Amino acid sequence: MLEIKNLTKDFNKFKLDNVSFRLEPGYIMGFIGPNGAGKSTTIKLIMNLLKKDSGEIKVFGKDHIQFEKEIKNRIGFVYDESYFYEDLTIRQMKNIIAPFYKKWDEKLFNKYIKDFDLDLNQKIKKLSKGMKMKFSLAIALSHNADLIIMDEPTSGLDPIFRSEILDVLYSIIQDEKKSIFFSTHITTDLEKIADYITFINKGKIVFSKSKDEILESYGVIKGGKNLLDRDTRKEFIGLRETNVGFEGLAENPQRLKKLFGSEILIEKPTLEDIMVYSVRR
Ligand SMILES: Nc1ncnc2c1ncn2[C@@H]1O[C@H](COP(=O)(O)OP(=O)(O)OP(=O)(O)O)[C@@H](O)[C@H]1O
Repeated sequence: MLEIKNLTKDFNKFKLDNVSFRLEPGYIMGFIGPNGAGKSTTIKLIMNLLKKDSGEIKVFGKDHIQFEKEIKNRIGFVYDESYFYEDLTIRQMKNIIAPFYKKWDEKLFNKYIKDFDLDLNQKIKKLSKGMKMKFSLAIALSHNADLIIMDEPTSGLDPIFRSEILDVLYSIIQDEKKSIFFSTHITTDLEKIADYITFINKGKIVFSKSKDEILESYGVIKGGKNLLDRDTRKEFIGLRETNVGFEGLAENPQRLKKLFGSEILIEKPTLEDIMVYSVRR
């Protein structure tokens, strides 16, 4: 569905550096990383809203620029900033966008508008941030897209609606030919629905793996401070120390179990643990 190879974009102060990953049909991939890591830049490059310096981007196996029109007809896109005309109503804006899509489904759009509690006659400028996001989602989901690409689609949404959206996304990939790629800071959403996680930091991919593999290969280790010395510290990706003990993230926790025995406690990490410890070191 999506294949990115050695993608590079240099902004002088920031460089998206040799980014590579791929997404197969039927899966949801979450794209995580701290502020300014390069998530939006990557998404804009995929959508050809920015010009890449080098590398390859293929969507549905085809070059994303050469086959741009055909590809975009099959992509549902949600952007983190509103790109609608503020003075139009939801209906008027939809009337402009819909004809661009060969497979526009008016019935489905109206269903989403109803489910999302939106009013077709309301002006875009009168919508709250969350309502604008709901409108973006309704547009993105109403033309039978094969690939849905979203930049922070759940930001600004309350937990109840977020949970509804996750259900909608989950039902979309039940069709095993469709995939979803989205960036988010809400890692608990990904714990619920993502199959794959791509983690970017300072413009470089840290990993792009299945969620289960990631959660199994790391452990949060807790123990007394007496266990830490110059050598044992090197076993940890990141450490947090208090007066009495420490908590740290390590890859291959079984190795540490052998090293420290029953003196440590090993817990399963959350995606947030992995992100925070990896970034702060
Ligand atoms: N058009 C541009 N010109 C110059 N620098 C840019 C441009 N767009 C983005 N950047 C820089 O690229 C870096 C990555 O930005 P990007 O928006 O991709 O991060 P992000 O991971 O999406 O962050 P956030 O989580 O805060 O949305 C930042 O340092 C930003 O200042």
